[in-house]
Amino acid sequence: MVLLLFSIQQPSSSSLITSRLAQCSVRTQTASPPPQSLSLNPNNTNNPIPDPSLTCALQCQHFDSCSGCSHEWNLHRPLILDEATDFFSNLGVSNFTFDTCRLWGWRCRAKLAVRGTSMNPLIGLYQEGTHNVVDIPFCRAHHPNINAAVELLRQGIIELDVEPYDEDEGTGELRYVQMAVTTYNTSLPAAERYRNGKVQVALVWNSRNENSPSSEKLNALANFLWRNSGSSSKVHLIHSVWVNFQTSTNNIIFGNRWRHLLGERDFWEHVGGIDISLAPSSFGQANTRAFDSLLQKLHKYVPYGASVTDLYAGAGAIGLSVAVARKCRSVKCIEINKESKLSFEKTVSRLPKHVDSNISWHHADTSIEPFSWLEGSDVVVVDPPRKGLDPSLIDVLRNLASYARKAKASESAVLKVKEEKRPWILREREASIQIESKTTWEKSQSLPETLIYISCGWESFKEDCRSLLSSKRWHLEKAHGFNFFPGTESIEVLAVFKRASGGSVKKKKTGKKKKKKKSQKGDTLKDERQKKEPSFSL
Ligand SMILES: C[S@@+](CC[C@H](N)C(=O)[O-])C[C@H]1O[C@@H](n2cnc3c(N)ncnc32)[C@H](O)[C@@H]1O
Repeated sequence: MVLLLFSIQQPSSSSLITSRLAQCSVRTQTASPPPQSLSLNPNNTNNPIPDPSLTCALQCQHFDSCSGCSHEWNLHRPLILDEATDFFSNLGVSNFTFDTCRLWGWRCRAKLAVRGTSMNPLIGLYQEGTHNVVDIPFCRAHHPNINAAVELLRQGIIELDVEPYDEDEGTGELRYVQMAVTTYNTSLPAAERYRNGKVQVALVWNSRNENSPSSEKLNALANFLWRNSGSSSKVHLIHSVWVNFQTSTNNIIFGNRWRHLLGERDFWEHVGGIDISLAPSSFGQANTRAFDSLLQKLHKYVPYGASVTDLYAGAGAIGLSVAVARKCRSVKCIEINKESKLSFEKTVSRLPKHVDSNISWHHADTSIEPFSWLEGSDVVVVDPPRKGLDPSLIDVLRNLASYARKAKASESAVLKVKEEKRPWILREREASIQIESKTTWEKSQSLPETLIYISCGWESFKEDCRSLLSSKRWHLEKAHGFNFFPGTESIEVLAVFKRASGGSVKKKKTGKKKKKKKSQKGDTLKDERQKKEPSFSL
């Protein structure tokens, strides 16, 4: 049985197809020993322990031509791991852990270009440095059912004479396809769910809307997929079929117009202890299992009853799972992509009834007035795109106390919702979702004591981390790596920073004493809350 787990992060929509770097994160106890799963029976002398570089090899026939993976060997130990271990060790975190996660078949979400001809369609990624699409029918990173759905799509294109997109001419019908797998089917035993995942297919169609002359072919293709692998076919592979209409000549994959065509509209996955809904238009982590591991780890760093701000929140998977796991007093999610709002609302509708948090989702740009989102929070979680944190947010995090003083002194209009006049802020607030707690809370003026940074961009993370530490307002307490993107040079990092309450950060203590202090600190928040707010049931 393979015990390794990996996880990947999704590149931005415009760079995903050309990038050789997929985001990756791995988890192990320490960053060095080979995975347990590689050890064969030690009592059997005819069965030597294999070399992990071979047993953890990619063994993918597309490796030389495809840009998706950048290294073939030692998938359980991305090249960057040694550097990451040293980096954290130099900052006083000697127990950096790395979760190797699942090494093959981990990618549950893939965006693929469709090129070539209707007789010979190519469905895959660009060759490094070009816009030549490489067919990758046997991709080892894809969940096997993504490969199966791609083959079905290929048959449909050929049979129905669907014209793949021609970038030079701007002609053709099918530009891209996004395949997302849900592995959450409770009618199956848990052990069988992953391999029986169902695929949500989103076809990116080169027309403005469903009234274009090529719509007949689009419907025929959707029906072909559904007839052959929909819920009433012999092999049920397809969860649903969607279309995204896109005619722009730039590299952006999706346009703004989405339509659900066939199958179940709602797509559910189960991560971090909650059901999450993911529309094809909203951000979703590509490595579902690894993301789940990361969330389980992250929960432990959030004190019970905390107020949490989740910046770069997508559809709120992190914030909402924390709300449930840590019985949060409030969770505020901030996300720039308005398409994630519906998924957030659906996820909220399935939260356990006993959840008693103030929960909100705001369609807003984190880089604009970031302090306004942080005030009143005990914990801030940031999960930015690969480029890292917005400079304005870094600045606020480095100077939280002085921002708080300024806000108080001027009774900043930003903090007074009723008096807010700026149209862009008002628009953001209109778009927000607010679920009130049954308990009435006093407005908190607290500032975050804990910063949890989830990163898929190692280089930007290092820069942001140094910048935060050089302010002397934060110290790095823990760091974990996750193999989100095996076969690439990326890892996903979960780093926990603590804020100095007064002036600069005290020198970090080590050993047993520190441990005791930490757990006391974790309890302190809860205990203080209980004293101040006896009506809040933890
Ligand atoms: C790496 S994803 C993380 C999403 C989410 N935390 C999750 O795990 O599903 C980064 C998210 O940040 C959003 N984003 C990018 N720039 C932003 C900004 N300036 N303000 C708010 N959100 C932003 C993206 O739309 C994307 O959903």
